[in-house]
Amino acid sequence: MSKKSILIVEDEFIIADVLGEILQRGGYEVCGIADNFSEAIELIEKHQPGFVVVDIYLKGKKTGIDLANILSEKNIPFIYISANSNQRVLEAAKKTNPYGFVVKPFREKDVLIALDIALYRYENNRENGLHQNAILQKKIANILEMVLDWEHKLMLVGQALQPYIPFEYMSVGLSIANPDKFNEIGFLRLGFEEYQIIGAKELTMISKLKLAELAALKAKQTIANIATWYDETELNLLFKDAPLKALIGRMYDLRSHLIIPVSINGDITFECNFYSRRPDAYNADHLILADRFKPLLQSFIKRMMVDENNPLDTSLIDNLAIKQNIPAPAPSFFEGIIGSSHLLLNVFDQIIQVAPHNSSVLILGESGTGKEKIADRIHHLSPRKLKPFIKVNCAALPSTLIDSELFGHEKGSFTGAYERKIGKFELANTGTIFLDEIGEIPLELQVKLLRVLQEREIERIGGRTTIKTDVRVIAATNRNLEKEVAEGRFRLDLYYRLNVILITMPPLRERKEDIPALATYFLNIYNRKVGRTIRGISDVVLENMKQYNWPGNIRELENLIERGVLLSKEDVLNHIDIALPDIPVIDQPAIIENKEIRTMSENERAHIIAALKRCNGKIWGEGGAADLLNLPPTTLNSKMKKLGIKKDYIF
Ligand SMILES: Nc1ncnc2c1ncn2[C@@H]1O[C@H](COP(=O)(O)OP(=O)(O)OP(=O)(O)O)[C@@H](O)[C@H]1O
Repeated sequence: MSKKSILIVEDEFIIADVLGEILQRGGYEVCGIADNFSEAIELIEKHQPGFVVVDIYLKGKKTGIDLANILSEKNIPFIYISANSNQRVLEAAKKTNPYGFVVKPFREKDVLIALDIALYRYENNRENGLHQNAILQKKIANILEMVLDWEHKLMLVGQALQPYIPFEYMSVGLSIANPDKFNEIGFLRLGFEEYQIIGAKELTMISKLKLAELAALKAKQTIANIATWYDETELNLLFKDAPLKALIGRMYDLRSHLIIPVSINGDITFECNFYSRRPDAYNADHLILADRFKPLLQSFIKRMMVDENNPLDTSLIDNLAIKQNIPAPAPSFFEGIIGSSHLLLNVFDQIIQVAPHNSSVLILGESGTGKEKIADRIHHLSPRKLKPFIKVNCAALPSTLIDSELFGHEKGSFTGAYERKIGKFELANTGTIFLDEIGEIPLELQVKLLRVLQEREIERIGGRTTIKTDVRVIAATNRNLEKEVAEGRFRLDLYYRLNVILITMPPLRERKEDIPALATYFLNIYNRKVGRTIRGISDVVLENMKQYNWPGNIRELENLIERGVLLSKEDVLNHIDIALPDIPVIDQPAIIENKEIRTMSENERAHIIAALKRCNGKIWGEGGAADLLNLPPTTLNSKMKKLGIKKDYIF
């Protein structure tokens, strides 16, 4: 990409002119100025700019956000320059993944720094992309060589794609409608590397429809010719024209979708479908990935189709044994990080994706959500794993000492500097430095840190030479850094430098399904530590924990279990010290045994049955189970159906 060629898309003539001058002074070449969407498209076709600077509001109906979507498809990097601070518009702009944002009125310096950072991030992403392709290509070649049936090979391909294209359900099938054949196979994610194969047979069992009925549903579906993504609202609309997708989507609570059509020899088209439980898991970046990965998928499917045992041939489906999931491998990658909620699995996927690279990582998340644990995993899964991993808690250092802690000092460089001190950056050389609570670093030091990141060299206090360093930086904070930037406490340029890869840790209240496993994990730890043999945690306690808001997240949960273990007089944890909102509690004598943790749906099932029993089977109205569980009766009914709870079970 030519750094020199930039297109300006700005409807205010004077601003466009000033911008043009600034860019030229900064060494860029302005290849054109457009004041509306269609002119911008024309100039893009004509000049193929290396970069676009775009305003949000343009002349005409279409906005800079519409243009950004086209730019993403064409893989042309862009930044926004806008005066608009309306939250809704900003949110929409953010979704297009710009490489930067400059707010009007701007200073020359702001624009040039933003561009510099944007170009750095773009190059970084591009390099990572090339690297990703090479890794994936190798993985797929290995899978093709494995002695495994095609369903499992396809499942492994899905698993290899997971870090780049997250999904809770993936399916591959012929997109050509054929009412007599059901040519589709799906994979439901159950754990980090654990999937269940949902072939035709399983789907008939789960949906209670016959093969022909499933095939007929599929035949009604429209065929996608190009890769497309759908957020929750769009997916609900798509479901109207895609009854098979709707059936699967509703069965597994899938809320966003990405289709990658792959054509073989120009005539047969396959659809690779990815679904997520997040309402907006996919964006324009996934279309770029789709483009990049298509040749790999193509060669895989080609190889599969020439084998007469491929799973998409219906004549074979009835002979297939019902295949359950491949046993999950030992969780060595994420040992000690407990949980299998889709939010945590998404974080694992990101870690696998980013660990091999040198890019800086910024981890955001509330206190106690496991940011340090994640930083540790990134280091230990990276090629630097045998090199130092140096942790610095920026909040714990007095501001007068941070400088010397990070960069070191020479003997006699200030009063009290009796010895030379090697700073953390130097100690971390060839390894990783983890800057925890980065939001607490004073402004003056932020400049120095920026320089280290940019120039990869440090200077000890009082030193006369610069020292080259090769350190990967992982930073974390529980502060809202965007707000810190907006309020002038954190440098925008440093924020963008750190934020090459962003990982957001979900708070515990958003992944309550992980609570039983976490609680049992800590119970075992503290049993061992204090020599107790508490067998398990009562359902009441678990239920209370799910109702609780967890401001201190996992650290708070750990502390509570520790205290519970110390104070409990019985062999089951029947009480922990949390202040609950005023909600009804279902008392149940059953306990969760240490070794056999019930699945989420088993828990949910037991909980609903207990509520129904308490209400003598009444669902609707006052005193009914729906009321007690604080659920709409229709939701309770459908949950009962899904979990196979019949009223006759209750009495
Ligand atoms: N998924 C998990 N499984 C098991 N233990 C966890 C998990 N996540 C966090 N922990 C534990 O919870 C505690 C808090 O985690 P950690 O220090 O990584 O959080 P943090 O987000 O860095 O917190 P802070 O912002 O306060 O520094 C630690 O004892 C850690 O081992």
